[in-house]
Amino acid sequence: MNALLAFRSLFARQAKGLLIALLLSLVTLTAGVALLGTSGWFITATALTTAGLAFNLFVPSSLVRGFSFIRILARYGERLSGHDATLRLLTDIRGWLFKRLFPRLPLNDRSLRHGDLVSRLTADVDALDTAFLVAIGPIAAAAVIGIALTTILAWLLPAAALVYGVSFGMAVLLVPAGLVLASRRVGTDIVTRAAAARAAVLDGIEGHADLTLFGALGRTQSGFQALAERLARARGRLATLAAFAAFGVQALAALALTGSLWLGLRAYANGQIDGPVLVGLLLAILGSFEASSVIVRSVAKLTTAMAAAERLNAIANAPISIADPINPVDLPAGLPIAITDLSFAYDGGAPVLRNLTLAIAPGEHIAIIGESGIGKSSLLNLLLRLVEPQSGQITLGGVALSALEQADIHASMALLSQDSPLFNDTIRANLLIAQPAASDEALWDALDAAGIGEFVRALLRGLDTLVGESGRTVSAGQGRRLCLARVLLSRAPIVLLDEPTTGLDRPAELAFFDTMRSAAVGRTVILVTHAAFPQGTVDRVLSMRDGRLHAIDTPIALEN
Ligand SMILES: Nc1ncnc2c1ncn2[C@@H]1O[C@H](COP(=O)(O)OP(=O)(O)OP(=O)(O)O)[C@@H](O)[C@H]1O
Repeated sequence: MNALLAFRSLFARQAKGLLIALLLSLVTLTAGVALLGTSGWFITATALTTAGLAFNLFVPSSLVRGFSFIRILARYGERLSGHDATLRLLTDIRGWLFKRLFPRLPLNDRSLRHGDLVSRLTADVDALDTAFLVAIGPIAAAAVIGIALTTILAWLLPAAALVYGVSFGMAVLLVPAGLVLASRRVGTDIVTRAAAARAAVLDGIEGHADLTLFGALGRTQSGFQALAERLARARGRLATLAAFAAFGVQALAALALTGSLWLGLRAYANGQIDGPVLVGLLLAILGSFEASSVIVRSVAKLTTAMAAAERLNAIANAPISIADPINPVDLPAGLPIAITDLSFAYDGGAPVLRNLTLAIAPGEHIAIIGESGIGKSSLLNLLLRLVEPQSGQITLGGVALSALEQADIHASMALLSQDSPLFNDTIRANLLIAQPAASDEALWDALDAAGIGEFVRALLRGLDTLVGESGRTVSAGQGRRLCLARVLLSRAPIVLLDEPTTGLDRPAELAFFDTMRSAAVGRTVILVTHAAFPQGTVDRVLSMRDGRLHAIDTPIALEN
């Protein structure tokens, strides 16, 4: 429950809508109970009238119509305001979660899968709507109805007030509380198993081609089948617990009704209550239990909402990877990079960089080469302050990265990483990410510089061609060049290129090195590559070895 309480400020923002929904659900329930009560009273009184008693038919018949009309309108209003407030609440929760998630990426929890994260951001957030709509609201409304009817009984049929009050109280408070306690574990199981099943589907879709080729599709399918069965078993357990609780509520309703009937008949025999009033009260008692059976169905979902809330809190409260300084320094003009005595290792891993020192002048183009896994990409991550060094420092324009706002650091650098993504949108939209106000002319220049202009010109819809999810409709090399065009379009004074020519054939690779020099004139370029590049491509070549950078005087060995 504490996990749900963590969202109280977001619930409070929608307090007005949720309160209106609560009031209207109260009106609906009251009208329902009053409708049954009045009908019972009315029908009995009418029957007695035919036995010779005088009875005014007009008032009860108009009350019956009035209550049913109020019930319909109030139910409609309750659904409208309840759903409206809940949808707004979900929007707020998603916005809040995204805001908290980004500074925490990459999350330290390595066991967290992509599919699981997606599950948290979608299904787990959705599960929270049940917290109010189907659990808290109905319980509150039922509690008010129970208190009101107990008070009326205490006035008209005091003998039955206790048996009704206790039975109803147990039905709306004790049974749901017991159900929550009993289903706590199964609620968690449902949420985690559903997330595992979703993650398995995503993994299966992503790796479908490889799984088919390696003949592993059958094993994957049976793995998924096993996950689905475990999920179904957990859901079955919850349904069984909910059925027991529903049985408990029905038994309490029967107890309240028979007890009140027995005590009511004794009061009637003693002339302490009118027959029509007694029948009306008995039907009202029956009607009030309608509220409690809704609660059991809803509370069964509350445990999944609680488990979902815990999973959301786990990512929302994960430690921030790298925090901005409290009093950041403004980014100076002209951005020389100075790296001094930098040492770095990933959590508990072997040292990757050891006392690395490097100075890069503004506008200088350097290339860093070295064996796979030696630490080249890690150095770029340190420059972007995506990870922190254990010792030593990096300054940008003479200011330590830790004294700058991350947004400023990132605005001053454009990165083409090994896994730069293409988004499921048009080529234009993918490029405009780098410079939202760029003209078509600038887009074409960037595409030409990246050696992909001709290909895009030949497309039927040109810049408005959709590239599909992860650039599915273009080849790996074309996708890479589109990402490169995006980097070239950015106005960042420092350009970081991590294996920019992956996926390009040799002529395209050479053309790229040729255009890079002119396209990035005036900007600092740090090129990380395994590819052989012609002499004159960069001003300096450095080789990474033993965690340090070593100057290479003549990069002739690289020429093909
Ligand atoms: N997120 C990470 N967590 C732990 N270790 C990592 C992580 N990323 C990289 N490493 C390790 O750090 C070392 C340096 O990796 P890095 O990616 O910087 O090498 P690289 O020189 O860029 O390699 P390549 O040329 O293959 O891209 C490798 O041993 C790698 O296994």
